[in-house]
Amino acid sequence: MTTYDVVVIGAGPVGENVADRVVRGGLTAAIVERELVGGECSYWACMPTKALLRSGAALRAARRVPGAREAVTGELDVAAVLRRRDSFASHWNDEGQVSWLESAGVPLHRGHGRIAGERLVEVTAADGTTTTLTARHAVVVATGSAALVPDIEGLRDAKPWTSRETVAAKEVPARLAVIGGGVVASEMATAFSELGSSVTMLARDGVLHLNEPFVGEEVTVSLQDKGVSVRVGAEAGSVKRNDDGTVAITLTDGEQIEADELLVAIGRTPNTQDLGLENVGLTPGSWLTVDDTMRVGDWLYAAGDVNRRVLLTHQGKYQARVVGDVIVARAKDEPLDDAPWGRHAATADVRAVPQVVFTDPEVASVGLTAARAEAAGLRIRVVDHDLAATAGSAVHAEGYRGRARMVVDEDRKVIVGFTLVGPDVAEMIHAATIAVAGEVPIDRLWHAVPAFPTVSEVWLRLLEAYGR
Ligand SMILES: Cc1cc2nc3c(=O)[nH]c(=O)nc-3n(C[C@H](O)[C@H](O)[C@H](O)COP(=O)(O)OP(=O)(O)OC[C@H]3O[C@@H](n4cnc5c(N)ncnc54)[C@H](O)[C@@H]3O)c2cc1C
Ligand SMILES: NC(=O)c1ccc[n+]([C@@H]2O[C@H](COP(=O)([O-])OP(=O)(O)OC[C@H]3O[C@@H](n4cnc5c(N)ncnc54)[C@H](O)[C@@H]3O)[C@@H](O)[C@H]2O)c1
Repeated sequence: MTTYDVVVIGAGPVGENVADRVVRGGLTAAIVERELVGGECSYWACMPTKALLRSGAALRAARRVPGAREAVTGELDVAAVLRRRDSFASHWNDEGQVSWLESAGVPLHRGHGRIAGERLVEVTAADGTTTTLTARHAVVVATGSAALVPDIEGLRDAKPWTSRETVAAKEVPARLAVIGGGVVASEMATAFSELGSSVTMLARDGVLHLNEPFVGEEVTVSLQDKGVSVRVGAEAGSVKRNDDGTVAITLTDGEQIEADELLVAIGRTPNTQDLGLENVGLTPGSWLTVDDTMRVGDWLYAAGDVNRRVLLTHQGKYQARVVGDVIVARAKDEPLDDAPWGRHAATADVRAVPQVVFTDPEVASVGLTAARAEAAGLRIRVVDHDLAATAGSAVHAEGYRGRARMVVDEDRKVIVGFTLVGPDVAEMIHAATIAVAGEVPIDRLWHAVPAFPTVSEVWLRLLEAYGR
């Protein structure tokens, strides 16, 4: 038996941050990891995907500026891109992150963690030996999520790629088919078409359809310009891996599509299947529902993808800071500041989540879309502006194309949503995140003057269109 104040199951970005936070708060914590310390984000998601996309983005950026364009005469060096991806995935070796855990004072228990009872976690190591960890105060589940593979006839037998195989691909397939039109599908269609694949995207529900409608329009046009066949409304009915290794996809309308590999990117499923949830009255395989302090029940908490609030690393790490502080406060019998926007409440999860989709053009958004604000019953005003109509964008690139939307809550005169789509808008979103999370009154935003000539001058244009 080994006893700690807190036991964290899962050493992805979220679990690591929970453990660090509670140790900084003066408690002891251990972490349990069955695979690589660093989780999905480090080895099969955020970091390697952005490395796969960045070289193409840099090449595009140079090609859009006369003078630089003439200096760029070749194509992407695919082998060099894949090598850079390998290094951003730390060659799938977690030594660096294990040393970080050591420096943070967090003991690592390698193995599969299961909740064995109240405040008890059983860890089964690769050699089959088990250790039982006892938590004095809390167990935090941070086991993340895995790709969801739908029940399409023949699909599992055809051994499709999920995001993992795609992100870690050793070679670029000549023809890549993609089921899905969301974030993974759009980013990987961008990356692989730029790396030389002929990509067909089966976007049953549209491209990035949960964003403002103009986002999908802009990204679709650009994917098509890269030669991607974007099939909105198309649905796979059955899939077969042929003897020659190719994949045949039959659509529900009977059409056949051939590809060398098939990526399935239709969302995620929680890693709670074999977690011992049944031992504490919960259902194996379910998402773990939490309150704003990340609490599932008395001593059990869940943070990151596994609670389904927001499936993004930065937001999971925000939850980790919140839950770490909550556990420390409760352990010390200190009062909780868990009112909205309090230290112990993850309010931004519902009000101010930023996201960047690294497609071409980039998509950067925060807070509510107009549709979601209306569905939430807010009285809103929507203000749109052409991002190309600023001096900054004209200088930035020839033929700059982009859009901006600001969603204003008319009763409170604050921005509740902001979306940008255009080249290199990723770094612009934090200004909007501050405006939304800070609930900065529109009147005061007139005093936040964007520098000339930057693309950020769109803020001024949006305010002018809104009126004073
Ligand atoms: C292709 C792709 C690209 C993405 N790009 C971005 C991006 O650019 N930006 C962004 O913000 N988000 C991105 N995401 C989302 C991001 O990867 C997740 O939100 C993030 O990894 C969640 O972190 P987590 O710690 O909750 O879970 P994970 O990173 O999934 O980590 C969970 C850990 O728990 C371990 N584990 C699970 N069960 C057990 C068990 N029973 N016992 C022991 N260990 C266990 C797992 O092995 C894993 O290491 C992307 C996702 C994908 C799929
Ligand atoms: N840059 C980033 O921030 C980034 C990048 C990649 C992934 N992620 C995160 O990872 C998570 C997973 O991404 P994802 O793209 O797998 O999910 P997603 O939820 O973004 O998109 C899933 C898509 O699949 C479609 N779909 C659902 N069921 C389907 C079916 N049976 N057949 C065909 N289409 C179907 C949906 O309509 C949707 O368009 C997301 O929540 C995302 O936030 C983030």
